[in-house]
Amino acid sequence: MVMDNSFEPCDFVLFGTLGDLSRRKLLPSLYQLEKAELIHPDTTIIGVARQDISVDEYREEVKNNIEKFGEKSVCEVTWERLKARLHYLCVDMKDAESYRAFDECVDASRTMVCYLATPPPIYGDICRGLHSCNIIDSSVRVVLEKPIGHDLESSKDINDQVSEYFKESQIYRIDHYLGKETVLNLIALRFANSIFATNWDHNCIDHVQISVAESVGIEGRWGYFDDAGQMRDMVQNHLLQILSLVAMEPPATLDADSIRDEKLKVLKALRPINSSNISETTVRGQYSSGFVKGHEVPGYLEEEDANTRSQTETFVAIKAEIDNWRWAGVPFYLRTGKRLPTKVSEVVIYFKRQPHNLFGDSFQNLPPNKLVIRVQPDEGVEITVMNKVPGLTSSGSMDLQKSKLDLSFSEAFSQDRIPDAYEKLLLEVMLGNQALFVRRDEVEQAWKWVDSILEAWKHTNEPPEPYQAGTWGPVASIGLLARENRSWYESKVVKKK
Ligand SMILES: NC(=O)C1=CN([C@@H]2O[C@H](COP(=O)(O)OP(=O)(O)OC[C@H]3O[C@@H](n4cnc5c(N)ncnc54)[C@H](OP(=O)(O)O)[C@@H]3O)[C@@H](O)[C@H]2O)C=CC1
Ligand SMILES: O=C1O[C@H](COP(=O)(O)O)[C@@H](O)[C@H](O)[C@H]1O
Repeated sequence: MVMDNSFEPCDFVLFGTLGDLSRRKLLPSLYQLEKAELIHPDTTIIGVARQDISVDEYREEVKNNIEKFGEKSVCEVTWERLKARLHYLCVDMKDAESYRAFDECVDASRTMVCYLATPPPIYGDICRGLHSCNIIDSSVRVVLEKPIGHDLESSKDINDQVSEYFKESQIYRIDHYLGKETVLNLIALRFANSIFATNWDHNCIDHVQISVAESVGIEGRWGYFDDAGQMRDMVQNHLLQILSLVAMEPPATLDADSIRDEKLKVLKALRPINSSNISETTVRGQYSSGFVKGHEVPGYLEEEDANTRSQTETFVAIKAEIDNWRWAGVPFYLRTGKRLPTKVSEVVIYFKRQPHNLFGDSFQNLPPNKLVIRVQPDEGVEITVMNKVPGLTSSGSMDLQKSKLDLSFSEAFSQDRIPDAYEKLLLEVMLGNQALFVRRDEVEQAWKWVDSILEAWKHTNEPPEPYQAGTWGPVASIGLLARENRSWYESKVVKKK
């Protein structure tokens, strides 16, 4: 038993429990937490959705989903414990009357966690519904899924509706990248190692690359994706959160607001991108048909339900600059796209070259050191360093070779599996720790920066550049770095999906 004294029982209410996110991620994550005995024995889980099904049918659904998307052979002891916690309520979330159903299954004396795995436009309805039957008090927590809005204005609108009923200290905005072990490790790596803490600025770092490549297309989510595009789907949230953690100043403590204050300062210092600099700082692309991992795949405009004239971007590359003391003159290159050759997310820190070369003409171009943080897959950290090749030479000169200090999490730590991001985040919300959740001002600052880019793209009136599925994006994205004598880090193409 790994239970902590601060871990109290709660009523965990999963709105949208029969939806895609719940099925694929949230229910299998709850199962894993159950297996690790990280859910308080007295906690209940209440699934809420529109379908009129019995609690037994719901339990059956949950088990099927765990087997399909989580663990193929479910541990029966774990399942029996989880099953006993599961309840189901059929609620039309837009109808305040139907919230009366909660009266019977929620214990007002306990903490209630409301996870809104529903379309964001109904967040306000849910809050109003809960309020109408007097469920909300200061102990209730509400978890909001992304995207919070489509732009700054709609994001403010959603946040305003939720904050009519909940204080900021009760609101947990999910960015699941903040639950990934390797993203969390950025904080440990930077602030628990003096070698990095003292070399983390424009004096030592030449530039930073953040790549989040996906091999999947839009996976039947045309309606959502075509309205969003890769900029809103991935950059506004995941990439800017990673960038903030890489670039932030040391927080005073690890409490939620200390970390979030520092991340916000980074977002505020991002140099605006608008019509005056859009063409030299951004590239956007859209995939055409091609081959990914040996399989033929359709182009974006040939996907199911596609609008064949869509100009939505499925690839984005950006040269971002942070106008502050630490990062002056250090570009942060961001790149993300669908239907790239492999699924891989990496942060690569390129250190500056040596000021002087001791090793003669044959080593004129001593490569700079690189720190590669492998966010996923093959989670780990590697540093490239130059070494002397052991051995004797007749000239007495030194032979140098580039090698890697490679820390692979799966080899270094004796854990049989790395927890999924949602497991970590569900646990944190049950514990009441907001550090890994995004504060309203961060979301809005990120929208401000992103909106300006989207607006500038609209004005250029140019379509996204095509790239063949299975390649690393439009040729122009190579040019974005090449014109500054740099190139993208070459990720390994991993065979499994
Ligand atoms: N799916 C994913 O991979 C990701 C999703 N998200 C976010 O998570 C949230 C949920 O997404 P997803 O699971 O894909 O969406 P789905 O549409 O698959 O599921 C939404 C759920 O909400 C229910 N619902 C919608 N309207 C009502 C209503 N008026 N009353 C009762 N139930 C209602 C649906 O019920 P019914 O089945 O009856 O329609 C369904 O159970 C969204 O905010 C999305 O942006 C974020 C990241 C990734
Ligand atoms: O939020 C989202 O993230 C996924 C990628 O997440 P990952 O954990 O698999 O890297 C992305 O495919 C999806 O479009 C987006 O909404």
